[in-house]
Amino acid sequence: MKLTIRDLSFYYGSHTILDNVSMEVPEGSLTAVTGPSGEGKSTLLSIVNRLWSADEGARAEGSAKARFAHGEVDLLSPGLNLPSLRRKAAMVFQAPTPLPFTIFKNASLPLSFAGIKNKDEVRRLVERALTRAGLWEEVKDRLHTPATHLSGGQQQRLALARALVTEPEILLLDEPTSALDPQSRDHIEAQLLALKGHCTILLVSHSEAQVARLADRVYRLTGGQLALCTESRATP
Ligand SMILES: Nc1ncnc2c1ncn2[C@@H]1O[C@H](COP(=O)(O)OP(=O)(O)OP(=O)(O)O)[C@@H](O)[C@H]1O
Repeated sequence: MKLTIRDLSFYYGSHTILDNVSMEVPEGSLTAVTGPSGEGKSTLLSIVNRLWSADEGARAEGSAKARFAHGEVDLLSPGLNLPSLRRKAAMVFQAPTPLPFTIFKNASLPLSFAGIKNKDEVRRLVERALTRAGLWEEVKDRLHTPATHLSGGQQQRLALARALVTEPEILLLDEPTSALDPQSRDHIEAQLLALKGHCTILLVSHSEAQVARLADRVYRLTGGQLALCTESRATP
């Protein structure tokens, strides 16, 4: 398993968000978490890249482990190297958020944070990420124009490229198509299906139809409880 969560409880102050939940995410799968609004789906994603650590009053108990290429990581360990974790478990949020820079700089920023400065290497990794996000052909001749000039669907694929540029082992997707028109959504979904196997994908989605189209394994989160609903296809 790429991710193994066991008997995990999560609290914001005295408010219990996750109540003793367990989950297994197979390597190379696309595993979806669905359920009503406000039940803790984003919180569950934040366990994996430790985004919750920044929130005052947030507390986790139990066990959450990821098996990366270099070995197993305890995702709740206080001493975890967060920049390193976030390169291996990268996140795409609901609304595309290009920074006020060029397309190239938006896609390459995580590389400069990771200390990768060799120009040829940066260019190669950016091209690969934009290709995997299904955006390369549309932007290759205007890489040095502002990212804010891209359409919403292109901006979301750029956000996907930015997450992919450090070649993460786990991709965390929080409602990545909910702000998009059907055509842009279809475009992203096609890229996600192509990405399976290259990395393990954990997708939060409200859309039962989307989950049915994409997921190998589906969990439903409600009332703080997480239930395995389906393993719709042969899990890799
Ligand atoms: N930083 C925080 N401090 C306190 N409470 C929070 C914080 N972040 C989220 N919550 C609360 O935790 C609960 C779960 O939120 P979360 O965003 O994980 O739900 P969700 O299922 O992803 O919702 P949605 O589908 O609407 O995005 C909500 O009641 C929310 O108000």
